Amino acid sequence: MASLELGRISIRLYAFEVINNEIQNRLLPLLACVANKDEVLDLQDVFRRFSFDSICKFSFGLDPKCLELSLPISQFAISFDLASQLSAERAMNVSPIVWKIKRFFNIGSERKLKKALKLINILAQEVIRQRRKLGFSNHRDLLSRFIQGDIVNETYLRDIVISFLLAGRDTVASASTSLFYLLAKNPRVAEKIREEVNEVLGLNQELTSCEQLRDLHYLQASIYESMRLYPPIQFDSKFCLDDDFLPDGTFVKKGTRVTYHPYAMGRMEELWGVDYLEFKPERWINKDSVFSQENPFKYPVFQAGVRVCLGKEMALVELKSVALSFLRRFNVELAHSSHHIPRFSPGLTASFRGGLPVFVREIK
Ligand code: HEM
Repeated sequence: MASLELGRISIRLYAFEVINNEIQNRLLPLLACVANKDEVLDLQDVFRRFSFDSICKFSFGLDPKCLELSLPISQFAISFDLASQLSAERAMNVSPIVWKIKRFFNIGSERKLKKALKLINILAQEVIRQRRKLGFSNHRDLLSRFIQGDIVNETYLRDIVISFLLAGRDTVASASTSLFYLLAKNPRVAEKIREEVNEVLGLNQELTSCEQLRDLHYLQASIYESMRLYPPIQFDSKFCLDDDFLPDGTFVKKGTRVTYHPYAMGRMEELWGVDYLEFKPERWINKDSVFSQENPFKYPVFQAGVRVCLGKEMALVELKSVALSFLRRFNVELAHSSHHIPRFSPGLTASFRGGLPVFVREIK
């Protein structure tokens, strides 16, 4: 069902409209304001607010206005962050028995997780209630499409709300943050993106359609290259349903946890060559200057096979629209010294500990 809805052209056009409204009406004015005051800005926080607003508007037709920095960040977003952090900490326990005992006695981190999940469920139900109250006529968001279809089961709808927030918020924010971190360290790449954008859109011309994004091959290559080094989902596990064999003949017993690790795979010399640690979008461009896709089993940033990410195209629309609108008007400088090495926070998606403090400078 989700795959059918997300595959529709009308929903992609709606996503393009939502994202570009958020860029023009909130993101760019906010950046201009900070640039004029010469203030340090946590770009990771800005991208998380941006992607939360975008995914809520796109999925439910509701606007939490998180990017208006004067407003407190929504309780929904805070509970999501906490639940994501505590779930990731579960995985870091030496043995699952530790968190299972805590859950049984309802103590410590498990007590906090239970509370956060309860709040998420209540807020997700509130989203559905508000959507119903506002009515569905002329509403193009994903939830309206599901409700207008056959789905009436409340728990199912609630789970759709939560899944879409989980899938589409932190992933895009993480990808945008690492892209801008790498662009700040590699101004040559930022300049090449600007040149390509001016060539495709025309000097000082605004982005007007989704189709224009398809011709931005170097920008797409930069986004893929950045996610090779910093995949938003660094590793992911599945449990084997039945006894099975991996393609190389390794036997996997029923119930075994199998983990694939895009972060490690993106940094393997035998997969990417001796320059694997370099941020080099050119490795994705073929001799005809066109972006060339890698085998998803070599680059499983969006998963591969039947469980591949359903929001991939939408994520690319968001990442490209943000990057080009930002780079055409602003330069980014890291507020940390150039020797600073980013560290990650615990969470289901990758995020920089301490955020990404930067100076934003308007291009004259
Ligand atoms: C750069 C951004 C993104 C990345 C790197 C990413 C990555 C992934 C990965 C690795 C999975 C597989 C998870 C698993 O099997 O456990 C996945 C699944 C999924 N993603 Fe994304 N995602 C991104 C953005 C989005 C967006 C924006 C949406 C929605 C608008 C979305 C919707 C989904 C859905 C619905 C699934 C579940 C597919 C299924 O279970 O069959 N994703 N994504």
